Amino acid sequence: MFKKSQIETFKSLKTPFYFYDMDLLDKTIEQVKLHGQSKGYHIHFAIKANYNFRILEKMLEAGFGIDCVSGPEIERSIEAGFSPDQIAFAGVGKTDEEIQIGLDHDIFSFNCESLQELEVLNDLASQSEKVAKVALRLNPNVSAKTHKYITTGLHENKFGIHPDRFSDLFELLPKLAAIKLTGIHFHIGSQVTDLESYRQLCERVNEFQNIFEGKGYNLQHINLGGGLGINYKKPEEEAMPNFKSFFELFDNYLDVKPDQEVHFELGRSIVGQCGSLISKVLFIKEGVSTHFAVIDAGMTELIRPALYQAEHSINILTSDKEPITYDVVGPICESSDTFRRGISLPEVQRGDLLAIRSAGAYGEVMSSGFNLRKQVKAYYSDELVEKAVTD
Ligand SMILES: Cc1ncc(COP(=O)(O)O)c(C=O)c1O
Ligand SMILES: N[C@@H](CCCC[NH3+])C(=O)O
Repeated sequence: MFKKSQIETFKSLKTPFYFYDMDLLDKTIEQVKLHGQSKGYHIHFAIKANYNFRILEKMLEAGFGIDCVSGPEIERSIEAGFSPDQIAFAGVGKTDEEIQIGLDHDIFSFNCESLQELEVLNDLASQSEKVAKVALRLNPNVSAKTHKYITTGLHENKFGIHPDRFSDLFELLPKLAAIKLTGIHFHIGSQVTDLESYRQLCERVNEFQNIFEGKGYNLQHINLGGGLGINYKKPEEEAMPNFKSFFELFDNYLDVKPDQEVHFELGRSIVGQCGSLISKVLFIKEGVSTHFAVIDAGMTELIRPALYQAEHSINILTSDKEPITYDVVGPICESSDTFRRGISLPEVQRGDLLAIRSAGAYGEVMSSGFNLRKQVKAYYSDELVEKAVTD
């Protein structure tokens, strides 16, 4: 994954920092185009996964749209060059100001999550003398079989409109003159690795479509959200998810009406594997039953292990000594600031560099200033001046 010349350059950079492999990103995007876009599917990049302009530039070049969950994400997408008619805006808690940003830009779709939100959107749209295009986010009660914190499609989750509300919904919709229903939207969760969940989703979407058709609504689009997972355990062996089988599943099981568009909102599956967090060993500390490798990156730079017990693969970049067992921990004053426990790694010493892999999605963007930590820098493989290697 890392060239010797890149590692030489890393030695001269202040750690920790994020590093993005732009070749891998290009190759991943090519796969999405080959297996998804070529079937006529519309792809939106979920900007929440990574909002760096260099990353967004690649999505724009690929012809992808954007999926946003806040007003600032809409503004950033527009700043990055996306056209408002490529922007979908989801979220259970859109503020009036954020809705107004979407209205001012005439975005592709407000993905509305409740009846009350529809009423507020209708009021704001009519005050602005606009008609808002709406996709209703529906709750399909399908398990994504993922961590409970990133499961979004079950009835117990806060997301989407529950089918129990459909009769009220069908009464309300005709009264909302400033709203045009253009689609239905779903998102069952993130880091989904069992495609069976998507097959179940297709079944539910087909049922919901029939209900809407029965009420006289011809939906211009269906948005199936994102969620496709990546291989955190073995990023070298599976540098890209299997987009072919992902898109083929929808091809096989989703009923698409004539002229209907199908949209996806992919985040992690596109950018997850191309990013690494590069960090330096500060201290080796002998614990009662373990060796602690204390590194200079912490949960402030990558919160996923602390928040979701996520295990990211770690590569030691500057040692090929015999492996020993470590707990790899950060400097933050929280015991959850632990990247890996009981992991076998080549023996390291103060100053050795390591890469925490698969950190391109929900890594840098979830950084925090806890302990007054500073935001770290990002470097991109195609901009990095690689040092000559003298061996
Ligand atoms: C509505 C919506 N769409 C798309 C995504 C992107 O998900 P992922 O990065 O798992 O593809 C998310 C995040 O889970 C989301 O909430
Ligand atoms: N932040 C989560 C994903 C949540 C996706 C947004 N709904 C993660 O790091 O895995």
